[in-house]
Amino acid sequence: MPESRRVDVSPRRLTPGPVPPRASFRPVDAAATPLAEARGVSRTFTVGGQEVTALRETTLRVRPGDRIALLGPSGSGKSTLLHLLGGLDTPTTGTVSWPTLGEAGSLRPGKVAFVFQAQSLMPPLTALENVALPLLLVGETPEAATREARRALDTLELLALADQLPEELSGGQAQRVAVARALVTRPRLVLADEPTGQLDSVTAAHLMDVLLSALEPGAALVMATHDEAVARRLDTLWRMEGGRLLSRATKEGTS
Ligand SMILES: Nc1ncnc2c1ncn2[C@@H]1O[C@H](COP(=O)(O)OP(=O)(O)OP(=O)(O)O)[C@@H](O)[C@H]1O
Repeated sequence: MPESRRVDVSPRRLTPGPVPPRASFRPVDAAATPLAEARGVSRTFTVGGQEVTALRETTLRVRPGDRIALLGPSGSGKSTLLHLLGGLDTPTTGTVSWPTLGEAGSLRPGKVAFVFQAQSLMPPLTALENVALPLLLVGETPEAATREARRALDTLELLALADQLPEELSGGQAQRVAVARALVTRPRLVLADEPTGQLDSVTAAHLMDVLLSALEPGAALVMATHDEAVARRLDTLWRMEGGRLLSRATKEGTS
C-alpha cells in the first residue's frame, strides 16, 4: 500500500476509551427473516478439465440466533458452503440471498465476518491494530476504531495483549485475536472455518467459551469443524458428505 494511503492505527496515536459491557444471548426466533438463505445452490469447479462438484443442490436458511455446527469429512463441501453463505463465492446454480443484510458486495467487512483455521492476522500490526482494521475499512475514525477494538479484545480476555505482535502470541491467543477482529464490527452472521483446528482441546474449549459469549444478541454462527466436542457446544448439527447436506439436527430433535 502506498505510504500516503496507510492508516496509522498505532496505540500511541490513538486514545483508548472505556470498554462497554459484554453482549448476552437471545434465543432463536424461528419466524424471523433469515440472515442468509440458499435455494437450490450447487457449486462445481473445473480442475484440469475435470468437473468437481463441491456442493450439490442445497436449500437452507440461517436464522438470527442460530448456532450451527457443520460436520463432515474432509472434502465434503463445508468450506464451499461457508464461502457461498458469506458471499465470498458465487453458486454455479441456485441463489444465495441475505434478506435483511443486503447484496453480496455489501456484506464485508461489517455485517458478515469470517474466522479461518490458519493464522490470518497481519504480521506487522499489533493485536489492537489487527482488530481495529475492519472498523477503519468501514470508515470509523481511528479513535472510535481503537475504542471498539479495545472492547472486543476485552470481551475475548485479550486486553493485556493489545500491543503484542502476532508472532508474540500463542496459537490460542492468535485465534482469539482473530475472533475479536471478526466480531469487532458486531456482525449479524459469523462464519467460522475450523477455528479450533490447530488448538488443543482445552484451548479449543476456551475459544468456544469466549466466542459464544461475545456474539451479539441475534447474531448467527455457522462453524465448520471436525471436532465433535466443539460441535456439541452448538445448538444445531448439519452433517455433510460428498457435497450434500445429509442431516440437520437440533438439540430438540431433527428437522
Ligand atoms: N477453488 C477450488 N478449486 C477446485 N476445487 C475445489 C475448490 N474449492 C473446493 N474444491 C473441491 O471441492 C470439494 C469440497 O471442498 P471443501 O473445501 O468445500 O471441503 P471441506 O469439507 O471444507 O474440506 P476440509 O474439511 O478438508 O476443509 C473438494 O473436492 C475440493 O477439492
